[in-house]
Amino acid sequence: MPDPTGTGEDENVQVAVRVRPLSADELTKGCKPVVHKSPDAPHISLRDHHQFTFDQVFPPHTHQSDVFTECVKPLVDGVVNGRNATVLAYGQTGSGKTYTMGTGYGQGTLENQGMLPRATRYLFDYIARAKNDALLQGIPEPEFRIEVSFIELYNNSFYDLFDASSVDKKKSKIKVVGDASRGVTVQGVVQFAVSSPSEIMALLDRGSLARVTESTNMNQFSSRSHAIFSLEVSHRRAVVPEV
Ligand SMILES: Nc1ncnc2c1ncn2[C@@H]1O[C@H](COP(=O)(O)OP(=O)(O)OP(=O)(O)O)[C@@H](O)[C@H]1O
Repeated sequence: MPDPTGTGEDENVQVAVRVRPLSADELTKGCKPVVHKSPDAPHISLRDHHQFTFDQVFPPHTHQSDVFTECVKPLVDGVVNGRNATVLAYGQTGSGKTYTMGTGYGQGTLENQGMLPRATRYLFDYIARAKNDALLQGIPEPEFRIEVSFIELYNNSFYDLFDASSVDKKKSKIKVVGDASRGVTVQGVVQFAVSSPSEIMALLDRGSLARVTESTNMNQFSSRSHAIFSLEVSHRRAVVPEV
């Protein structure tokens, strides 16, 4: 994410707060908002007593497109240039994680689409532009390979949401390996190569459905369950022959 404070510090970890609007049910019950954004600073105040500062604050009724442009688009720009990025949604149940991330089953309207569908569209538009630019310049097309995996962290173990037997029987085939050069990596995860945003969304639905089915068996989503959807982008730039 770019440096929003203008201090010149480009921090690796940035925290944005998004305040969701009160639901129709909450309004009917007479609930009142207790979280307010300061007009000219990334602060929120809680019941007008406590003030907290974040890198970004998005008040209720912020459009999904604005959250994407400010928080996620710069990360995708980094990914296509070889950097790693993670977008993590954290909050109590019903606070809007699924809505913001766009990781629920079924995607809703284009305007309401969350971060993941937007990131995949942006990624494939970038690839199409890069290939078109190469064509116009008469140079070989760059190659991109995108692989998708979807795992669940539950009770300190990882389960593969693309592997039904792992999810059903809660048997993990995934190993977490620490390596001095690559850091911590997970091994034994099913990965699918994809070539369009719709394939990615179909895989998201497939894994989300496995998770929903499993949570129905457990009667509810557990707060100990965290879903991690990953896109691995490998990029080989075209070798331009010397003239
Ligand atoms: N910014 C928003 N604008 C409009 N509606 C929202 C917004 N954020 C959340 N909602 C609505 O609030 C409800 C709860 O949101 P959501 O399901 O995303 O919460 P959650 O944090 O994922 O909950 P859980 O942890 O229980 O899965 C949903 O009906 C969702 O559509």
